[in-house]
Amino acid sequence: MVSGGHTVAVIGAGKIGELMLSGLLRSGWPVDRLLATARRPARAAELTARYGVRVVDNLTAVGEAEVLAVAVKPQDAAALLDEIGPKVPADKLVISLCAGLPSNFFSRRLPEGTPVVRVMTNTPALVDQAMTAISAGVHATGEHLALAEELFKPLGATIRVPESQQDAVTALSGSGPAYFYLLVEAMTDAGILLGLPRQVAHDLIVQTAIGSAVMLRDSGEHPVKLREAVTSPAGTTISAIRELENHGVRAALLAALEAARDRARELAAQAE
Ligand SMILES: NC(=O)C1=CN([C@@H]2O[C@H](COP(=O)(O)OP(=O)(O)OC[C@H]3O[C@@H](n4cnc5c(N)ncnc54)[C@H](OP(=O)(O)O)[C@@H]3O)[C@@H](O)[C@H]2O)C=CC1
Ligand SMILES: O=C(O)[C@@H]1CCC=N1
Repeated sequence: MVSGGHTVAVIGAGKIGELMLSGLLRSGWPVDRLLATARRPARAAELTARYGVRVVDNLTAVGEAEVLAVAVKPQDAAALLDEIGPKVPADKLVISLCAGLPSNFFSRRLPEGTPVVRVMTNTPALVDQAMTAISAGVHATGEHLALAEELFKPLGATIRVPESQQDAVTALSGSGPAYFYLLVEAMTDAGILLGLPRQVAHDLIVQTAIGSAVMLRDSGEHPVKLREAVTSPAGTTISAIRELENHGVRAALLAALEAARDRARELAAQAE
């Protein structure tokens, strides 16, 4: 497969599919080498109006595109594959963005030999700051992985992981933005409890989150060391940390991520 010369179809362009379309367009991917599919005519019209992208039916996408990026909900994947599976020529690359579904869920419903790459990205793709984990699925070669990387690199960072780690990745970075947003929301409320105006509390915590994230990324320091530098003896921070530990924040995160991982497995079982 020659890099750069092919057409990518986003099958089921909802939230994540739209992030992929818009990210590729921002990176200079030609709009005439993108296709999208949608279930509702209103959604199709919206995508064309927003991006100038051609929205076609699923079988047209299968016929015209070399890369099929499947971005429907896991619950809709079996019905989609009932429709398109037998019609996908085996030289196409199928990229699944679906949480939980193993690559063999797809390969069992596609012609023998069709390469499948499993990807888990996240919503900061909207600002080119996604974390995308890419795994070789059934029949995928190094060339297919490189092509998937080329498609997701403009959206942020990419990493290759064994497919067996994808449910854990989903729990950590796929769902991860939601945990941070919840934390920001709760900390904003805490600021309000302490008497700050909502907007001031919001601005303080957003910039604190950005500063902390950039330090984590750029300082090369372990998070424990960064936290210790904030935590003065008999100071304010340790009083707060005692409360976080008393309320089991670490244990809550361990349990939360286990629950997300288990839900990914459940989605796969239910999708069958
Ligand atoms: N949201 C997130 O943060 C992340 C999501 N994912 C994964 O990405 C996938 C999509 O999630 P998300 O974008 O949030 O979901 P959405 O519901 O926003 O998008 C899915 C889209 O697929 C459309 N669709 C469903 N069936 C068909 C079909 N047969 N033909 C054409 N279009 C179809 C839906 O249409 P309709 O509008 O009619 O429902 C919808 O627009 C999921 O598998 C999810 O696990 C992965 C990482 C992060
Ligand atoms: O909540 C979900 O199922 C999807 C997958 C990862 C993020 N959102």
